[in-house]
Amino acid sequence: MAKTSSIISPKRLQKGTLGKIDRLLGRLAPMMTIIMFVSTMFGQFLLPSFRALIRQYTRNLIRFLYPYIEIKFHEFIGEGFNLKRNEAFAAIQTYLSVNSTRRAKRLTAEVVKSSQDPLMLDLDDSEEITDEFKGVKLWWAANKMANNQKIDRRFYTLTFHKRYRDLVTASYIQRVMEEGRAIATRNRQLKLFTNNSSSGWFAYRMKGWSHVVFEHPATFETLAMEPSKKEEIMNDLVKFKKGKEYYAKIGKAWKRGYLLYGPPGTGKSSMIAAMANFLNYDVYDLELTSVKDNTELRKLLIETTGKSIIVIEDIDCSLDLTGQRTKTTGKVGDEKAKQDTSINKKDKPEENKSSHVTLSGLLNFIDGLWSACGGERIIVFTTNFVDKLDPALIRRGRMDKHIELSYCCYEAFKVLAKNYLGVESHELFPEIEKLLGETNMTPADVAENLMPKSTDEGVETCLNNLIQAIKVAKEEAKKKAEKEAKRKEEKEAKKKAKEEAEMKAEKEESQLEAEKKQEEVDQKEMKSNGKSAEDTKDDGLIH
Ligand SMILES: Nc1ncnc2c1ncn2[C@@H]1O[C@H](COP(=O)(O)OP(=O)(O)OP(=O)(O)O)[C@@H](O)[C@H]1O
Ligand SMILES: [Mg+2]
Repeated sequence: MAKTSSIISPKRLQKGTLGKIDRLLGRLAPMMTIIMFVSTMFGQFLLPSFRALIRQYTRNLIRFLYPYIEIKFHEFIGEGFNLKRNEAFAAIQTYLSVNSTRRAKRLTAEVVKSSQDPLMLDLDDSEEITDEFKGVKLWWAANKMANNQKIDRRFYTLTFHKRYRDLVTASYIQRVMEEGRAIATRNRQLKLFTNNSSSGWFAYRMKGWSHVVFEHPATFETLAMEPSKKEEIMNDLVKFKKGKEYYAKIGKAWKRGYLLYGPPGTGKSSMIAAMANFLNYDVYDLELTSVKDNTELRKLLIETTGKSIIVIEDIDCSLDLTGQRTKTTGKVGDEKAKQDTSINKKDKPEENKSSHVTLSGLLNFIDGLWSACGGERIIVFTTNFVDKLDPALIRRGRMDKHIELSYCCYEAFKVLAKNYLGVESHELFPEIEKLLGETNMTPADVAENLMPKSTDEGVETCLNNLIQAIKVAKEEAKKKAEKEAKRKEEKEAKKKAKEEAEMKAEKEESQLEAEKKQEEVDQKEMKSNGKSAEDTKDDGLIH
């Protein structure tokens, strides 16, 4: 880190004095301008060769007396519609706000809602501070100039001795940029983007993403799950975040897909929030039912930025995925079949009419374009019914890591007890451990029961509340299982009775058939017997 010269050692004091002399010389700059002006004015009365000589000497004198280089960093670059904020200016501003403002006397302050540095200090106009890098002194000054449109444009001026040109341009500026960006990343406010801001006319006008500040308090520390599983996920995320070079080396887009599945209330959404806070990434909550078609989906994707998590919650409800891919044979015509399958969110029937996002569109979203538009993105799907999803959608490479969030185990309960009640052990814990081993209860339900409902409720009351709730849940589960078993039994019995009745009917029918056949045979026989008797009679008559 480049240090500011806040502690002045004797050696540095000497350097400081030199700096003052340097700066004094800096003040001579306007005088140099006057010398230049005078020499130009009177030069015209001199011989041309003499005039050139004087000019040369003047320049050398100026260079000798003012051996400094100045670099300006403007806040905005470009003009008109192409006007944009200079990234370098922003990085310098952040760097100076943290590293050098301790020495400045005139500052401006801005409140930034962030966990690390809520107050952002900046140099006031015309204020100067010194910085030091590898023993070299540099000066930063904040200035502003009014342009034609009467808009103040700010800029920073970096001044240093020409002797250090290479050091400053090759190392110092790069250092300032990197440090400024790193501080900005650490301090930045996370944003939650959504493509479903509102409905009606406003929504029509507001196509694309809109955002609010993301302030979800969930962290991996507060997330209730097995510690080993939690650690595995955190390690995976860290590896991804630091994997820029690795992904480049293996020729893979810098992205990773996570599938979170499990019953409602087991912490899927909480885990996404914890991931965002852990990685310091923005969240893009993609509501597929609000996306008109694949083209709009692609557009939304291109608008996402790096260092972000793109989330599609309840993917099984967002897209009708049941069996469409498995029906296809890979022929060209099948593509049309895929295209025809439009989204089908159960609870938003009116939106389905205008939404034509298809599975193939979604797959392209994950593989194709997605890979080509910058890195450091995580995509997360959540579902309550993993079996409903098309295998193509969740195969490795698309959804690299499948994470099951399940019912509350004892380890998860301990995290919740610590979060909600501040206790790490209690005499009631063994009973809770036993009960949780026998019953399925979601972390959401456990959390709800652990939460004190009034100021009078202490740890023991809350734990007893939970014990009661688990017992009730256990009883209900038992009743439900019995009911289910009875229903199954009845169904089996009905099925058996039906089968027996069918068999009986079949038997009766075949018996009837046989009897009928026998009757026919008998009748035929009788007929033939009757006919032969008559023939005999006739024969007798003839004779
Ligand atoms: N594993 C968990 N750790 C900590 N808190 C949890 C956990 N699971 C659930 N909770 C609590 O329950 C609430 C609901 O959890 P969450 O919204 O994360 O569940 P979900 O799995 O996303 O449910 P759904 O499938 O209905 O979307 C959270 O606000 C949180 O307080
Ligand atoms: Mg959820």
